[in-house]
Amino acid sequence: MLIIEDLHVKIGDKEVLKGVNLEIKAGETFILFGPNGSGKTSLLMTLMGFSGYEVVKGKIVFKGKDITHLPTYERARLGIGMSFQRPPTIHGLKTADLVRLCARNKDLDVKKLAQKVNFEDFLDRDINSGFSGGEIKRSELLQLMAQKPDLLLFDEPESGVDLENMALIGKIVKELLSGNGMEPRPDIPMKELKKIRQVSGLIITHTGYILDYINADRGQVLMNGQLCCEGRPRDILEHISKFGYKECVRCLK
Ligand SMILES: Nc1ncnc2c1ncn2[C@@H]1O[C@H](COP(=O)(O)OP(=O)(O)OP(=O)(O)O)[C@@H](O)[C@H]1O
Repeated sequence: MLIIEDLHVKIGDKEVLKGVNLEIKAGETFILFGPNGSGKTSLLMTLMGFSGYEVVKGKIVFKGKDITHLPTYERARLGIGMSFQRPPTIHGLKTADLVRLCARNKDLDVKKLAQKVNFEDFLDRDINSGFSGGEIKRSELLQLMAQKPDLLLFDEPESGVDLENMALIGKIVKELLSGNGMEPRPDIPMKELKKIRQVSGLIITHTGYILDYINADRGQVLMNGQLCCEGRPRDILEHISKFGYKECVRCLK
């Protein structure tokens, strides 16, 4: 689904990614850990193709196509969607209109979709205008539910979310990763279900709360623009909780 090869990225004069190699297969969910400022958000922003993130070396291949220099809207059309840590406020653009734009479907029943994330009362408000931390996350999820991407990028889905809303957000993230609300299929064995699931995820987390709700396959730590310490996400989290990121620094040497 996604292949990143020797990716080097600069923001201005600063090299924030220094040779990232990563493959995420169809149906796989990958968890990205790392200390503040290590380049996690920059990686997601680069995958989405935002300006300011200059790829100076390496390439990004999505569904077999080299997307390294494609504009953001083309990446979104190909099936990449992102939930931002701090999305911008857009005055003059109603939430409902943005959700319709994400779906590329004027007839979408936005209200019905919004009910799934308790967001009906926000549809007439300008996007993110005065939204609380938890409301921003639910707005981001609503846009992704409309877009139905094949590769979901989540930048800290837990940040600013209370425990009750965390359960809702966890449930929706799980649904999106399982193929956007795919109906439960008790008739199909787990092993087979995994084979037909084609949605992939790349999730940044500091706290790991999201791991209580989803099936995460693999994880890695991003340290100073380089990936290291591959393992099971729970094991990585436990290790970081006990020892911090010291070991990862040694791992890179
Ligand atoms: N627009 C910018 N101009 C200059 N430096 C930037 C810019 N955006 C990011 N950086 C720098 O790039 C580095 C990586 O930032 P990034 O946001 O990717 O880190 P992160 O791992 O996501 O951190 P956090 O866990 O705190 O969210 C940081 O040192 C940051 O200050």
